[in-house]
Amino acid sequence: MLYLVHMTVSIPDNLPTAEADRIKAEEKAYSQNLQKSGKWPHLWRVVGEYANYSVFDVESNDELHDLLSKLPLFKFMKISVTPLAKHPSSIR
Ligand SMILES: O=C(O)C[C@H]1C=CC(=O)O1
Repeated sequence: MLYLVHMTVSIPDNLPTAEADRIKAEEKAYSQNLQKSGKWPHLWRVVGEYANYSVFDVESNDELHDLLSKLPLFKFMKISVTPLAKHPSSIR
């Protein structure tokens, strides 16, 4: 099942820089593992924002929720999820 996911990150100003950097490094490793596994096939930066559009390819709503809720930056994110279905005119 494919899902379009929009993530916006808002790290509080009072979070120490070293702590923010540590969480961002964890986030990078976590996301790169999921990309290598094929579960996170697209990750695109939104120009001019600390936000991304991603496509996840997972088995269920529950699996997606599990993966998203384990993002190291999860507590600093607003996330919206759009389930995707095959378009009848798509040639792929
Ligand atoms: O930077 C972001 O958009 C947030 C998050 C998503 C992947 C990652 O490495 O960080």
